[in-house]
Amino acid sequence: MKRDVSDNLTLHTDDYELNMMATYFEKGMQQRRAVFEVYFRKLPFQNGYAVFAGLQHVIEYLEQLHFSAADIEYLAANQDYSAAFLDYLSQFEFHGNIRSVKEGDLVFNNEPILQVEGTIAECQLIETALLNIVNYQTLVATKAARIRSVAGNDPLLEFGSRRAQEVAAAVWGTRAAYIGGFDATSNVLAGKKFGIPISGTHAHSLVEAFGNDYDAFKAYAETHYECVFLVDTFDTLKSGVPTAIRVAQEMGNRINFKGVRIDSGDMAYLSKRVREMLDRAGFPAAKIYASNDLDENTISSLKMQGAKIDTWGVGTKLITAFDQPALGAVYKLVSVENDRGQMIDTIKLSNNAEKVSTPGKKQVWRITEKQDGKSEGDYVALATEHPQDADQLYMFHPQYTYINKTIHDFNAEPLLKDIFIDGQLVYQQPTLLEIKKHAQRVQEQLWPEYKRMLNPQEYPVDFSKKLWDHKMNLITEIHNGQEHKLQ
Ligand SMILES: Nc1ncnc2c1ncn2[C@@H]1O[C@H](COP(=O)(O)OP(=O)(O)OP(=O)(O)O)[C@@H](O)[C@H]1O
Ligand SMILES: O=P(O)(O)OC[C@H]1O[C@H](OP(=O)(O)OP(=O)(O)O)[C@H](O)[C@@H]1O
Ligand SMILES: O=C(O)c1cccnc1
Repeated sequence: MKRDVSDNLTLHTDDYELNMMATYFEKGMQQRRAVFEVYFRKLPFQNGYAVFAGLQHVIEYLEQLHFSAADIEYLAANQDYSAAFLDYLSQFEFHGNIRSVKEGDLVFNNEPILQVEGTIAECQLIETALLNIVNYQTLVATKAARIRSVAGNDPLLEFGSRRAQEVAAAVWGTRAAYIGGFDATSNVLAGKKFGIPISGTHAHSLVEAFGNDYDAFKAYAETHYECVFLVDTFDTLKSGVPTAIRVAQEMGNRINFKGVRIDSGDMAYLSKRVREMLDRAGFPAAKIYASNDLDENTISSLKMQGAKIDTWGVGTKLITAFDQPALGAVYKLVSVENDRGQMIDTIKLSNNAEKVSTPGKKQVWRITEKQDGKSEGDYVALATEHPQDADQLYMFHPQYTYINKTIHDFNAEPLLKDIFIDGQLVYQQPTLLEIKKHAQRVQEQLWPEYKRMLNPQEYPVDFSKKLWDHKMNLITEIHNGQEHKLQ
């Protein structure tokens, strides 16, 4: 029996998942095997890649999955479920298989990034939470990677908690931002929970509370060794910076005068003037921190203007994935057992070609050139195929099949790794720092054409011939009126 802890997220599911479970149960189908896959159709922020994040939370979620007595009581009072189904739920445990790409891996549209195989009932229950977690964290990790790509090696601080969509988003979003390339966070809980370095300056309220820059900076300096003074409360150049310098001089080596933070105004102009003032006063090592609605566009523009900013604090636009608040990953049934115990691959048709799902349990292979390790593209194949054993690989675009190539001398790495087998966690989780370094390393393996901020080249996500034929055959069968009868 699992612990009934307050962070039990088992009811964090859509009502319709439980309703479908009830139907499977009442029809005696709840034990049928099924395979679902998670994928998204469009890369976020018009970026050339996405950075996968969320697996750690998925693991934590699955490890606590069970219906508590209070959950069952709630469902009994609010749903039309039979006593037998409620009893089944009270005994429920996750015994399925999860395969997933690793956190920090680069992922692309229209390829499975997470796969769930188990009874149809358990697969259905976890759809909502899995999508919720992976959609958000992958989005934030990708946004962070975009910001990192323009920031060069400058320190990036995550400042978004106050603007995040609630507590869990702030905490897990911070972790995703760290994976994507941020160095530290202002969120102390995220620091404690995940071991992310924490960092903090002070707010305008401190200056307002003391009534003037001097008294505030002096009081701060008398109570802290590490000092970054916020200089824009009244007048950055006339009061804030001269006062920061005065306090730093007065305190001498009783403090480490790390620098000043600018939070408003024309930050290109101000940072240049502030740099001159700090240098002239004998503080060339003092850094200039900037914050105020920053993102990859403003940072890149400020750098182009020659702004003398050393450290960037980024909040709202990162943690809320401001310019694209949803990734749109979906969870689709690709195979299900029929009443004779055979797995039948399934497809969802649509008039919109992009929305037609791809049948069958699959594996994604990252194809890299043996010589330089650079990515050639991803190769989506049926799970039964072994492209790593082939001498050459024919790769073609699944929609525009005339775009194709045959490659030799390649390495093929399976991206979907075993995480849970029969409900048991088998994955050795890397540390967060290892995940972050992995994300950095795999980005280095990507050709710059796929990484540019504006109009990146489309990364090839190709299908194996077998998979493509399988999809086409199923579409033809359905068009000919031969939908599968599973009963
Ligand atoms: N030189 C610059 N080039 C491009 N963008 C800049 C530059 N300086 C500041 N910005 C950005 O322009 C926006 C200006 O913000 P805003 O209109 O709120 O003005 P502000 O000076 O910060 O005033 P407030 O006191 O209301 O914060 C912010 O997103 C900021 O990061
Ligand atoms: O702009 P963001 O990217 O979201 O970064 C976080 C913002 O949060 C703080 O402002 P806020 O006005 O909340 O408080 P303050 O009084 O300390 O400026 C800080 O000064 C940043 O401007
Ligand atoms: O430490 C800071 O400067 C900070 C923290 C949160 C939000 N804005 C700024």
